[in-house]
Amino acid sequence: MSAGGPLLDAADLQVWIEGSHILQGVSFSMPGRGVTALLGRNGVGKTTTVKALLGLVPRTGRVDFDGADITAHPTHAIVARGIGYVPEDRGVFSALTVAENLRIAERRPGRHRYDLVHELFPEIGKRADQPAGTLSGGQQQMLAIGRALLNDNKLLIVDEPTKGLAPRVVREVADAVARAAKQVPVLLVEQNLSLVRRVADRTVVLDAGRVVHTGPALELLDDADRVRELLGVARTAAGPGGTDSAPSTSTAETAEGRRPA
Ligand SMILES: Nc1ncnc2c1ncn2[C@@H]1O[C@H](COP(=O)(O)OP(=O)(O)OP(=O)(O)O)[C@@H](O)[C@H]1O
Repeated sequence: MSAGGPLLDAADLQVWIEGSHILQGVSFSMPGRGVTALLGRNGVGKTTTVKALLGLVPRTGRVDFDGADITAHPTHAIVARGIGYVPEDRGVFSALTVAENLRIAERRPGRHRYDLVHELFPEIGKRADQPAGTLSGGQQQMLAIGRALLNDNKLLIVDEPTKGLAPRVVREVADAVARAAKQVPVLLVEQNLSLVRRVADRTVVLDAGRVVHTGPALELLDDADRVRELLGVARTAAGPGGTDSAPSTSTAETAEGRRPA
């Protein structure tokens, strides 16, 4: 990273898909520590932003990572600079064992941090010989995050890790993200505001393919009116044991508030 500069800087990212202008000039930066949460209602362009950063979709604009302009680099060269990506569907190979899923992710040359993965996620070590398809959703998510930590990455990008998971499992995944974030900065796409509240330091909010808000996570989450305006959620801090139901097109906050430090 350039001294004092951001780890990641996206400037004026524009993406067209099938004639639709999906990203309309997304600009934001994130520092080289902590969790930056990329938020927004369904369909506003969060996953497309991640894909644009990684060069997975054609885009215009500019992406700088770790002090270098990576805009023109192919995806394999971008991730080789030190980005671990956990896609929305986790990308776990069901028919392979846990150990094989890790082995296949080894990027060479480089250190492979099995010690770290097993320390953070002991369950993954215990289940090394189990087919990944037989893991629970939460365990698969840990495997996916562990796999991204295996290589000596400078940034993890984790796309909606709690999608489709039960509330109890969401807590496990929140723990996993928090553990990972102690090792490496995380760009987290997430709809579950309880998880965001618990792990995120900063937020970047998208709406209709543009960044409409950036700032400290709690500053946004504690402002119910702003949350409603930007994310379409009625409540921002549910009581213990409760669940907020939000419209399917909005960002939902579930029962858990930020844990005491
Ligand atoms: N391959 C594609 N073909 C057509 N439209 C697409 C494609 N990928 C994305 N889109 C459209 O682009 C818009 C943004 O999608 P994107 O997945 O980036 O949103 P998102 O904010 O991540 O949504 P979600 O929270 O539902 O995952 C949506 O309207 C989506 O339908």
